[in-house]
Amino acid sequence: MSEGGGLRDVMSGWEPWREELADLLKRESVRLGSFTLASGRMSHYYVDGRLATLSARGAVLIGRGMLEALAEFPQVEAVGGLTMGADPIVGSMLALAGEFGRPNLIGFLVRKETKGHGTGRRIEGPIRPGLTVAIVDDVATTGGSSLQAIEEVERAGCRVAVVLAALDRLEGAAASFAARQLPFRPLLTIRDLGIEPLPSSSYQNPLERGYEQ
Ligand SMILES: O=P(O)(O)OC[C@H]1O[C@H](OP(=O)(O)OP(=O)(O)O)[C@H](O)[C@@H]1O
Ligand SMILES: O=C(O)c1cc(=O)[nH]c(=O)[nH]1
Repeated sequence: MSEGGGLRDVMSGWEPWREELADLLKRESVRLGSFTLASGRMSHYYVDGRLATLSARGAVLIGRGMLEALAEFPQVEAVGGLTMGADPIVGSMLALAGEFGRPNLIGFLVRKETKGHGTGRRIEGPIRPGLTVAIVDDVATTGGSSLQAIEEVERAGCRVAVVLAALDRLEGAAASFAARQLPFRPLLTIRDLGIEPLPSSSYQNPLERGYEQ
């Protein structure tokens, strides 16, 4: 199933920072080859988001883009996500938050497993029950990583208002979040990098497609 066009088609304004971020990801992060993804799928390309989120310019572009996207969600009090895609993004958002009228924004990071010593926590940071939060990630493919973070913060008594990603590969994440009535705001889609998304037939198994065995 196709998930629509590039953001250029659907967003009213194509700001210069968006162009710069697309260029940065194309230049620094895109790798061609054969890759196994977090979901177990295979892909002929990979976008190494860390090469952007861990550069000074990329941190500013993504932090700023995500804070701009958050303007639609003034109720959000905290930003966080699953380590480690979320880690540098949360840091850059917090560093820039004051410039976006959110001086009290807090961050959190969800571990893949509960820490086995010390505080024994799965979620790190000054998060508390009752907060409204945004979930962030560098790349969204199936959305499974953000869903793990969502489940943990909901278990901790928080409410998720929106999911943000620097890049949507257009392979199902939007549908996963929509199924939970969660708004999803990617800064860019894979089409904005000049790459066509993988056809769903290349990654769905026969049972998922509803075929008889
Ligand atoms: O939408 P999904 O199907 O979940 O795929 C996207 C996830 O994959 C990458 O993380 P990865 O699992 O490689 O782990 P890491 O952050 O620990 O490197 C990326 O940072 C996203 O979190
Ligand atoms: O699906 C993934 O695991 C994935 C894809 C991709 O392009 N980049 C990434 O960091 N993770």
